[in-house]
Amino acid sequence: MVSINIFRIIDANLNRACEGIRVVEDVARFIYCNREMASHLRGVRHSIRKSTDHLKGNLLISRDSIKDVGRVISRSNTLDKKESIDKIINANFKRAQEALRTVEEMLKLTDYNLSKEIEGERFKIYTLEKEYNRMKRSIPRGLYGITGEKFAGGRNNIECVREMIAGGIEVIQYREKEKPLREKIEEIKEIRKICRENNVFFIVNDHIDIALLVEADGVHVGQKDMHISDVRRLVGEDMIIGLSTHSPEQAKQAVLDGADYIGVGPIFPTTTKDTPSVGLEYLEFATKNIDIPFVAIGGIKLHNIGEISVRDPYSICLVSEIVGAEDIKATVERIKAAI
Ligand SMILES: Cc1ncc(COP(=O)(O)OP(=O)(O)O)c(N)n1
Ligand SMILES: Cc1nc(C(=O)O)sc1CCOP(=O)(O)O
Ligand SMILES: [Mg+2]
Repeated sequence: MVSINIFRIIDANLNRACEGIRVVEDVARFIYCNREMASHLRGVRHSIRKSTDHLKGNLLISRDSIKDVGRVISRSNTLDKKESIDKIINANFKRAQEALRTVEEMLKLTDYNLSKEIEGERFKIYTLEKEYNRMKRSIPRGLYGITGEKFAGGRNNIECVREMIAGGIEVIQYREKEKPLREKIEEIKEIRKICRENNVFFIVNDHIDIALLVEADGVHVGQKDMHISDVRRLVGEDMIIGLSTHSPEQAKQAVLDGADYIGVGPIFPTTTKDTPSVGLEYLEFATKNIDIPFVAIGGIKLHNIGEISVRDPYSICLVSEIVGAEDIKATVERIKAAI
């Protein structure tokens, strides 16, 4: 009787684990179009089924879902209502992990080696959950604009942002070195609202605390700022973290450290920032070797943007060429047409 009930628990939890994995696998495949992630998940699901295949007979004999007292509970339960795909993913990763843990514990009574195998599969699911979160955290491709009143010919950052959005920009970063903090916070709150209303991705430069305060989509830090691993601890798993890099070594390290995207530059000489230009070779290195999103930046203008776009960066970022333009909206439109 006891052993039949153990197999019943194992049976129910193997099904639960595989169903949970199947849900995230299908989202990876059909929503995120990430074949690699879907295939890793499928691999774990198949290997769980394969390593427990010899238990099939016992599992079927023990199956008795009509008498399962949990069925009534789960039918009348509204706790599993979900309001976003992310919540569904998180819940199904947890479901798979918890179910595998139960299988593992029960197998300790009958097959210790198999219990260890299942433990291994559970750890794979933890790793895949981390990678999944990383996969979700990706900036939109396209044109990336940065604010800066100093270059804006008398217009304020909010006016510039409205114009950039009217021109169809995909990403906006708030970067403002000149203002008192309180003023910046008010401006950031307003720009955050405008970006949200217009479905434009919003990133805050330097200020991790303000990025958290306004629930920005991302935060951007430099080589001398807080380390990526510490930023991640502060901002949690959902916020994008961008890191400036100026050499292949810094780019490779940024990937290892868990940056979600990197700035690659300054490609051409610029007066917007006091960093020597690194040239197109570094952009070429990134195109060939860096498999996270990267943004080409630094000295990029309408007249040289062709040299950037032929090297196929994930995104292109211009500051003074956009906010310094007489007609920001028209300039954004021209740049977009050029890339
Ligand atoms: C997209 C992007 N790339 C690089 C930078 C520069 O960041 P950082 O090195 O921290 O310098 P400041 O911008 O803070 O002066 C960036 N902001 N955005
Ligand atoms: C803010 C910034 N960061 C850079 C980097 O390479 O890290 S270059 C840069 C300034 C880019 O401005 P513009 O488009 O006016 O040259
Ligand atoms: Mg910075």
